[in-house]
Amino acid sequence: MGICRSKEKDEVNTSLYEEKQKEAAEHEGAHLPAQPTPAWVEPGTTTKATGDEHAATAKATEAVTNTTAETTGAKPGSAATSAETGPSTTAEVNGAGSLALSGACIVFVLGGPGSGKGTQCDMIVKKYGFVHLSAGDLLREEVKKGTDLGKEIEGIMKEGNLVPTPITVKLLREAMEKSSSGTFLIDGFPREIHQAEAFEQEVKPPQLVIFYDCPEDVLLERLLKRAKTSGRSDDNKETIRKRFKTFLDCTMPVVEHYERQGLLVKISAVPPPDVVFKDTEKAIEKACGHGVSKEQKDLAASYINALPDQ
Ligand SMILES: Nc1ncnc2c1ncn2[C@@H]1O[C@H](COP(=O)(O)OP(=O)(O)O)[C@@H](O)[C@H]1O
Ligand SMILES: O=c1ccn([C@@H]2O[C@H](COP(=O)(O)OP(=O)(O)O)[C@@H](O)[C@H]2O)c(=O)[nH]1
Repeated sequence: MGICRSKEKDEVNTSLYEEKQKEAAEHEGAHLPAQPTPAWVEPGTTTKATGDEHAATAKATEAVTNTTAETTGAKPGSAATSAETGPSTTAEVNGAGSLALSGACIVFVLGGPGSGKGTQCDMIVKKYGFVHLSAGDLLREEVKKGTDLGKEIEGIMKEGNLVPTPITVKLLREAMEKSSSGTFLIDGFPREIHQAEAFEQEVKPPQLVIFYDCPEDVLLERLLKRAKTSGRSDDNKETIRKRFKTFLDCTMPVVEHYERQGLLVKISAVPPPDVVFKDTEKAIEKACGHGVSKEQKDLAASYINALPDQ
């Protein structure tokens, strides 16, 4: 389990961040925006940080906090406003977002690297009009920005490790709150149990968890083929091996967790994409009641949008 990010490792971020905030206030009279306390952190909980990994984690989390505070215009009731006004309950952190997301249909899409999560999500979007949020894509967008945070994330991804939970959950929640849709495919997340807990507390539990099951030799072949065109720095043999290990050690427990809850649908990802999609369709329609076409949904949404504000 050494490579998984424990809840404690992510708590370290919070305590280090708080120390920095105090320091800045004392020495510069400056005020760093308060870090939104992850929902699982008990008030007063501190964990002593040791080692480079903790330091890197703290730096990465601090960077996302600062970046977000700089770039997010705080709207009344938004997560940013709540974060700035001090310790926040889950409801406060969610703000208007939680209300908007309370009726959302959320589907987690899990599977080993290269199992076809992105491919199936594209097909689901085409047929049903879900909003597709790939945690990996959101992280890669941060990397592209070339910020300090992006550089930290890049280093973690190149090693096939997991980015600290507060960063990923924040990116996902913000993307969801920006969207006017009520149906979301959360692709490649949660990658470990405490990410699932954090997301469920800060947003809401999923209606369905799809797991694309595929043996490693098939995954490796697909990823090496994808490497020729993907331009992804983690699509190389060495990192792929590490990603497989991270998947087995950290993500398989998530799959088992949702299986025990009766939310999991396991689909073989070995057949061609259109065959895999037949099983995907059944799972989606059963869990989210999406027997309607994208056109019908768009039409319904246009009626709702045309309603006058209350
Ligand atoms: N069912 C399938 N059979 C064969 N190749 C597939 C299948 N699904 C996806 N692929 C290919 O495998 C690679 C990985 O798929 P992708 O959707 O990117 O996986 P993931 O998002 O899980 O990493 C891509 O090159 C894709 O075209
Ligand atoms: O919730 C997430 C999702 C992705 N990643 C990182 O992003 C990489 C690529 O993930 P993605 O889902 O894009 O691709 P996959 O590995 O499934 O092909 C992973 O190896 C992790 O380093 C992460 O840290 N947390």
